[in-house]
Order: sequence, then C-alpha cells, then structure tokens
Amino acid sequence: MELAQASVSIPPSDPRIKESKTILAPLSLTLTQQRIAVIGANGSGKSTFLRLINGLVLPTTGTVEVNGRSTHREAAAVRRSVGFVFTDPLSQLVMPTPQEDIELSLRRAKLSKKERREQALAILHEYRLEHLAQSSIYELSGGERQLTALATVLAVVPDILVLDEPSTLLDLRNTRLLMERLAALPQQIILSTHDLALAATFERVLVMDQGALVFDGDPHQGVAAYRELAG
Ligand SMILES: Nc1ncnc2c1ncn2[C@@H]1O[C@H](COP(=O)(O)OP(=O)(O)OP(=O)(O)O)[C@@H](O)[C@H]1O
Repeated sequence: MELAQASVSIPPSDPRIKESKTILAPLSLTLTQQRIAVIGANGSGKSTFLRLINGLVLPTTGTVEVNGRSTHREAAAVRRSVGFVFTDPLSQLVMPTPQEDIELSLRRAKLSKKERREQALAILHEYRLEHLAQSSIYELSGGERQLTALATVLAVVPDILVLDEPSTLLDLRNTRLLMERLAALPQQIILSTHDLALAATFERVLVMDQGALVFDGDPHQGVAAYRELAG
C-alpha cells in the first residue's frame, strides 16, 4: 500500500471563509508490514487516515494505491479487497439480525442459500455469538454488536483488514477474543486504537497529531512519543 503526498482538506462550511481546512497534512508512506497500529489523540486524524486506505475518503492532493490500485480510479475493487470495521458497529450492520448480516456478507462468495446459512452459523459460533443469531441488532450490547461487525467483515476474508478502534466497547474476555482472532489472521491489519498496550504489540506504529504524522516506526518508541505529546 502506497500513499504519495496524500492530504485531505475540507471546504469551509461558512461561505465567507475562503480557505479549506486541512484535516490530514500531506503524507507519503509505504505500508508493507503485516501489523500496523495508528495511535493519537481524539481528532488527530486517525479515522480520516484509515478511510483514505479503503477509498471511503479520497485524497484532496496526491494518491493512495492499494496493491497497485488507485482508490480514485478503482474505488470498487479497492473496497472489495479492504475490509473495514467501523468504530460504531451500527454504521455498518445493515440487516435486522447478526445471522442475516453475515449471510448478506457471504453473498459475495458463490454459495447456496443453505451453505450461506451454515457458514453464518459457524462464524457466529466462532465468535461466541450463536445464541444471538436471531436477535435484533438493536437488542445486542455495544460489545456484542462490535464483535458481530467484525465477524461480518471477516466472513468474506478480505485481502487487507482496516479496523477503526475495534475494541472500544469490548470487555476483557472479548478483547482477548478479538486479539486472538486478529493474531491468527494471515492478512495485513491496520488498526487504530487508544489501547497503548495493544499498539505496542504491533510491528509498526504511526502516531498522528493534529492531522499530521509525527512518528513512524518502532512500537515502543511510538507509544513513548505519544505519551510525551499527551503531556
Ligand atoms: N467530514 C468532515 N467534516 C469536517 N470535519 C471533519 C470531517 N471529518 C473529520 N473532520 C475533522 O478532522 C479531524 C480528525 O478527525 P478524525 O475522525 O480523523 O480523528 P480521530 O483521530 O479518528 O479521532 P477519535 O480518536 O476521536 O476517533 C477532527 O477535528 C474532525 O472534526
């Protein structure tokens, strides 16, 4: 994955103001490691950065390429290859129940209806969610929803997995479950988190501050750099 002078600006909401606001300063990066964590304060630009990677946000300047595909020109292909887990699971769960949501996700795999159902139930079992298969998404707890969203994205085995603060709503047991699942995945994982202990277990850490990349490298040094910034 390659970002070349990629920046994101937003037009002013007030028409009297002429200048756009930069929410991500130009950055150039090649992301090849299997496990990359993004840390930084609230509003520092982590989500915007992650959204650039799967084309949910397009760069105002520069380019973003995922496995040689431009997020501008080949948006649909990029989106198919990059699984994205949102912080708020309700922004991605579209069906009334966990089982239906996973079955919908499996439509991309060429399976019969019966096979989709069986596979969805197997995935729910893997995430200890089988007892909630038929429950309304709205009756689930926040953590149950977050796990369901993860199970839905992983049902189709994307090439790259991007997760925006995936453990914010999880208890200790489910955080461990999430970590075990992620550790077992062969795909490249790029994740933002406020859990510094988790970030320190990754191969490479990016630290964002006020829309700029201020550190890129060793996880322990990255965590120390962020602690220093936070004062
Ligand atoms: N569409 C938008 N319109 C206006 N401002 C935006 C938009 N998207 C992001 N921003 C602003 O850009 C900044 C970075 O937001 P972003 O969501 O990337 O931060 P974050 O590091 O993920 O924060 P958090 O840890 O709170 O989730 C924030 O100040 C936010 O208000």
